[in-house]
Amino acid sequence: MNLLASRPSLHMDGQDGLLFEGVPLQTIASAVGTPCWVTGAGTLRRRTRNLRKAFTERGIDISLHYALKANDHLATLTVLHQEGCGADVVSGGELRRALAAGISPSQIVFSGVGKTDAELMLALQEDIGQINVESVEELRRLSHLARASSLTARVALRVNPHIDAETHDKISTGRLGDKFGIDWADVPALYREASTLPGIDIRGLATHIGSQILSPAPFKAAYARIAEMVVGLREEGLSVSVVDCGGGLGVRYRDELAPPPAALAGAIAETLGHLDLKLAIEPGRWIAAPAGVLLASVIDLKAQREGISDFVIVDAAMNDLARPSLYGAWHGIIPLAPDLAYAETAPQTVVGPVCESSDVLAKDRLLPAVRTGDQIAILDTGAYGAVMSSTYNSRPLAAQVMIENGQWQVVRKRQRVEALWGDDSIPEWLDSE
Ligand SMILES: Cc1ncc(COP(=O)(O)O)c(C=O)c1O
Ligand SMILES: N[C@@H](CCCC[NH3+])C(=O)O
Repeated sequence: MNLLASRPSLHMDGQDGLLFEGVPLQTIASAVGTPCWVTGAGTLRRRTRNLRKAFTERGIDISLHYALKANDHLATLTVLHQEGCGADVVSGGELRRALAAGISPSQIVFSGVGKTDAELMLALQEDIGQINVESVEELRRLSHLARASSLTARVALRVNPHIDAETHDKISTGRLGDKFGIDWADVPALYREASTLPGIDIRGLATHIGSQILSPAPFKAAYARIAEMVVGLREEGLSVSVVDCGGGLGVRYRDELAPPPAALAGAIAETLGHLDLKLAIEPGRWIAAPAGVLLASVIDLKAQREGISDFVIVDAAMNDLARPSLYGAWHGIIPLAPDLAYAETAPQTVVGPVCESSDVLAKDRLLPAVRTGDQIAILDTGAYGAVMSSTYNSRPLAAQVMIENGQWQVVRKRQRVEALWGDDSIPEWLDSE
């Protein structure tokens, strides 16, 4: 499989090895050490522009609210803010981050199950663009908080349309039984209630049916349901001016036939395009995944009996990149040295040093015969990569680097190991001195 063919940001140079946006990754790995996340600002920009273009070409004016959860580094947010993106946030922390990156409150949408009173108050006080309410209780609580502080919340109701996004079970969000959104059958009654509640300025509807969606069909089905609801509510005389179509557009990690942004734009145009609405999407993965790689070094090799893949033990692990162990996700792996350095390939299993048998980054993968000390890139880790890291096994968070136009800079230092216990304290009664 030629991993480089469909990845315009990556090239193999006969001398410098693997290049990301023209920068030799060996240079970064050697200077910064591994594990190390690298984000390509050029890729973030190119993808954001391509996404927007797909909608403009369809004559649709779309607001892009980048889903911070995919990659919330301030440098990434700064690039996307420069590209005109607003933000979709799911916690008070993400809301503060978006503001810290200079994103205007009016361009921020707050989604998410289980917003606390403190988080709703923050959203009210910052006067953010929209709160996507996910339950009856949340709506009433928000009204109460808004009225008590003489503020008004611009609200959309997040609809659970009972549509199967046909993606991994753990990242589906729009089926009956998923915790997200309001059961679509209950939405009209709640919309009516919302239009009478003090402190609530009900604007419209939102939906998000899941992530890594690989077919336009579930998008179309969900948006058709929303469109029907918009028409029904308007027939009752209620005002519906906004539909937030959520995120979820999938990418090619291995050999998936991921739909192009034009397919998403088409699904939206067909179902909602004629309804005179302010339309928005909340893309995360599609923008960020191919804009990041995780660099790691081979610590050790462990040969296995005939018929079992040998182990390649690297210094990145499931605590850095959780996706393979959490979802069985597949990420491409390429050694950083020029191709010429390797004569053979063999099936190998790439694992990290964490004390869990699930700490497998790639199983039975046909890879060049790497040696101890060789460096590798784990591809398409720009979304749901660094953000999902933990410090399990007292492993400090990895360094992060951003590159653009041939320049590169460390944007987060490798965490100091002492910082891991820096906030611990020992109860007085144990402190014998
Ligand atoms: C409400 C909401 N919007 C947007 C996203 C971003 O999804 P994706 O990264 O698949 O585009 C998510 C995550 O699944 C989400 O929960
Ligand atoms: N963390 C998931 C995506 C979840 C999206 C949030 N609802 C992944 O890595 O694929």
